[in-house]
Amino acid sequence: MSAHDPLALERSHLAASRAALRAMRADVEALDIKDVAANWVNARVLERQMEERITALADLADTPLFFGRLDYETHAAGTTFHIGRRHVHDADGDPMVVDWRAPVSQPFYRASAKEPMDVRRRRRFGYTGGELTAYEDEDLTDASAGARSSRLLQAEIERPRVGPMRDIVATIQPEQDEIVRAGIGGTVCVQGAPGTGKTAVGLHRVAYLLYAHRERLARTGTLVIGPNASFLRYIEQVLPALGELNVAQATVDDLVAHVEVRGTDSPDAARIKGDARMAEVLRRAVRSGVTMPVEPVVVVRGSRRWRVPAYELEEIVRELLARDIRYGAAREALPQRIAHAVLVRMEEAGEAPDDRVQDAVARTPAVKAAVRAVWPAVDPVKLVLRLLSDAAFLAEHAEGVLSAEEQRTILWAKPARGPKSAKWSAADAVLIDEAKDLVTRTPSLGHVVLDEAQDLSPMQYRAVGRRCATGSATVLGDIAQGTTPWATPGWREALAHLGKPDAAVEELTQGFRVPREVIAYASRLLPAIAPGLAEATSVREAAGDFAVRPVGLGELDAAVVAACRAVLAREGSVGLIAADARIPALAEALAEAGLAHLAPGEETSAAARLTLVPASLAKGLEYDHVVLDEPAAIVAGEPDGRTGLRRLYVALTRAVSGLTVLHAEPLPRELAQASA
Ligand SMILES: Nc1ncnc2c1ncn2[C@@H]1O[C@H](COP(=O)(O)OP(=O)(O)OP(=O)(O)O)[C@@H](O)[C@H]1O
Repeated sequence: MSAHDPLALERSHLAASRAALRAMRADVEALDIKDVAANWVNARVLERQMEERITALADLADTPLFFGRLDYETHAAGTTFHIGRRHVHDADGDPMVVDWRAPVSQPFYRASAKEPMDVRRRRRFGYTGGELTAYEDEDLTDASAGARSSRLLQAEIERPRVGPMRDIVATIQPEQDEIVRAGIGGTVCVQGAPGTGKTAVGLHRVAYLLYAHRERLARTGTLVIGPNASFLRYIEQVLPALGELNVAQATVDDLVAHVEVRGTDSPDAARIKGDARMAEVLRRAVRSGVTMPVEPVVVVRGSRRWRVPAYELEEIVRELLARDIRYGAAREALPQRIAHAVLVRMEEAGEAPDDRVQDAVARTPAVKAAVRAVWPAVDPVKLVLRLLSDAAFLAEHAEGVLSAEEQRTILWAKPARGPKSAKWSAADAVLIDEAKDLVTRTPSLGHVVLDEAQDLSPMQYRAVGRRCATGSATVLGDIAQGTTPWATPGWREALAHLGKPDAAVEELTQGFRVPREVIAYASRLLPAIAPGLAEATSVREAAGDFAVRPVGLGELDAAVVAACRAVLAREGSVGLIAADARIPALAEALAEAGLAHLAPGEETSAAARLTLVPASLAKGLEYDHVVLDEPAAIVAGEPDGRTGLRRLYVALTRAVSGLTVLHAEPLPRELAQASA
């Protein structure tokens, strides 16, 4: 190859960039912190920061250091920038690779011949196992040229899946990039059909925000909320691969884990407990202990007695009740207010008390006793326990808010003896979280990404909303995939519960996962499960491998095992999705056939590629080939028909390249026939 061969030049730039990255890492490793860290605590903090920096500077063998290049027209006199996952500079500090999140990288995702953004040429690179093997150029100077589809882009989208979710930095699409780079100030809500990249976009958005607002978010924190632990395991490597190691992940249940959850609610009870009206019931209940003082407070200091009459105490209490502060904060303020009233009297009597006197008065037994009597401490757990156990107490605070029938539905059949023995449900834990927040304000993070948001109850939205009250959120979801009895009917309503009513709602419709034929098949369910939602398109060009096979009664397990074996002969991950109730039988059938299988979220590898997925855990996951067991059983596994069909829709849309549906029972009517 000649020295002017572009591929050879790019390879040598790659080698030089790698060397530069090694040098950057060596520099950090060589730093001696003993001289700069003033004390032990500082030294520990610094050490951790350095370890993280060293990890972030690792050159990962299988992730290319750069995946693109921009040749600018006029910017810095036609400069060329290589775009990669992290910034790399040479010994003089000049950039060898610029971070994909930097402003100069943005045209890589957005520029077009119509709007070249000062870019002359966009180059994409193709890699094979860490080796730079191909490149593809796009000339953006000719506005009349139509947009060409990129072979490398297509290859990246259609690459077989193994292992956990990957980042998409090399191929973020323009409409996705707009969401990724939206300002930190506003909350963005994304409605998107299965596989349109909502999760990917949410994770890249966190990475982008951390780059653009590093200090602010390091102080306030970021959090990604997902539907369950296996989903969180599936996505947990995306941000570290992008160099971001400090983003917390949790489920909503994790956020509100104030009690041990051992009970379940009937769908009706759960729906009422998740209803936003419960917030009003709780607010009343928390404040119900406040009683108007009937006795004066008499404080004895030295030889003198100071008396604050009941009517004046009442004024103080009323004023605190009217203020928009937490119950606990008001309770803490009350002794000082009473002490202040005492001080005013001292001053009137010619004394000159200072702040210390006020503090001392606030701590006198008389003041403390008055506070206990008029503004008692509230234990949120005990309060919720009482609401759910004590019909009269609930009735008192739910009056005009919940009907008598609704009150009966949420009351425990057997009142709990105490917080430890109570069979708390997930919805109860959310009520406790609300009550806690009424007493003491929940701290807010800087940014929260909420995935699969359609499944949250209004009370859960409120719980998440508290955690980003002074920050912003990215809300991701698909109304058609809502499978809880309280699934959100619309984003405006959900955003209002979240406390972000003005958030922008965007829609993604380009599907990157599901083959055309498969998405068309699954979309037959849309009129029944989410009328009005548009069917997703599919950007995948490779024809999917799709079959629906009826089998004889009693032959289903064997047919399913055979189908798994057949698809395992090919490349990529395999997911066997079935109704939760079918899982034990299928696990046994697989074991008998000598087919090892994993649980969802467990990492697939070249050796272990088959995952047995209960339909209730399929959300958000994807497999190259999906074998779908008995659709009718998946529908029947849910408390109502619509939820059943939505669960089926989720299961049908997990396939990247192939779907085999096997059924012994008739298919659900909505699926059996194409809608008009
Ligand atoms: N721009 C892109 N380039 C390449 N792959 C992409 C792109 N956008 C999304 N993908 C891939 O498409 C698949 C689906 O993405 P993702 O899981 O984020 O979709 P989703 O909208 O969250 O789906 P669901 O509604 O099923 O949860 C993933 O494998 C993701 O990596």
